[in-house]
Amino acid sequence: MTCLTPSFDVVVVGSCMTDLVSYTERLPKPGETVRGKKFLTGFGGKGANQCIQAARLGAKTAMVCKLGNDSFGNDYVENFKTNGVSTDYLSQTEEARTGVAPIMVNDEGQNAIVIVAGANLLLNSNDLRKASKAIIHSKVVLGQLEIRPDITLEALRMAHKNGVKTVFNSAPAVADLDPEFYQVTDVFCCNESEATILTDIEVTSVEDAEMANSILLDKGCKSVITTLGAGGCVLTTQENRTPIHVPTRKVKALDTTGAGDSFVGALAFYIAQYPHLQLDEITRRASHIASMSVEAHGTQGSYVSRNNLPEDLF
Ligand SMILES: Nc1ncnc2c1ncn2[C@@H]1O[C@H](COP(=O)(O)OP(=O)(O)OP(=O)(O)O)[C@@H](O)[C@H]1O
Ligand SMILES: [K+]
Repeated sequence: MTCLTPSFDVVVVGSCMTDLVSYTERLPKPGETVRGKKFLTGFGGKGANQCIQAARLGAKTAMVCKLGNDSFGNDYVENFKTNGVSTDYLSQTEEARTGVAPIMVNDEGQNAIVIVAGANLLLNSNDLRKASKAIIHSKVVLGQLEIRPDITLEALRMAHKNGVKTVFNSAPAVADLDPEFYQVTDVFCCNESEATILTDIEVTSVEDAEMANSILLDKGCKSVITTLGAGGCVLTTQENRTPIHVPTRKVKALDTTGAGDSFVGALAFYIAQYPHLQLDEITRRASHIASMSVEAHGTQGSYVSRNNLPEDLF
């Protein structure tokens, strides 16, 4: 039997969640039942979102994740296959249900969300060992914090030790991030609230982000990107400590859900497929891709594919 070494552009070690969205006139009070107007399900989870965006741009991707052995899990496997993401390093467990996010949205657009991470928290070192060949032979390994942080760290460490580029998205925000994350990360990516929690600088402007980036660089990562929504993002690298503000496109914002994940997924795609492109140009292109997700409703449903994009982005 021949044993081919897997070679992926981007391996994502991260989360999958099924969004369960109910639209109601108003949110129920404790103990109250209200009638909903509409219900829909969506594929979510930061890890999976980022992987799907990278795949839609043309990256050869694999997802290292844990789903429940239930209908949501089965549907998620199909979603990965439809998007051309390798499911060779994905497993389904009887020990917990697939991660879910029941979301209620009222007429004013306010929401109430419960996240039950479920099977995501059962992804373990043994799963990483089974995926180790894919991880160490890939171009980029991408992690976030919706699974056990020690597992994300172990995956990034494994990649870093083997010369694989690492991208870390420090979301959702945690105050007590293990300092080793900075040591094993090539591109550290956070949004305003994560930068605020990690640096104690209230980040709301380009200037704040410049200061926060400098603090994060001092912790040891090679480069830092702080995203600022419609304000674009700020990039700072060890090689060039002068911050670069990368503005984004002016768009008619329809739904900003998932923009951060679109940005990170696009970033990983460009780093993998265009290793010689300057990071500021990569950031500019990823920002362009993310801004397009804001022009459409939903999360993964709003992520553009390569064939719908101008050639000068490739
Ligand atoms: N209103 C907008 N107009 C244009 N581009 C946007 C807008 N919102 C977000 N973007 C693009 O998406 C990138 C990431 O957005 P943002 O900083 O809001 O991430 P986030 O807070 O992680 O998002 P979310 O949690 O909503 O997914 C921005 O750097 C920008 O390129
Ligand atoms: K969207």
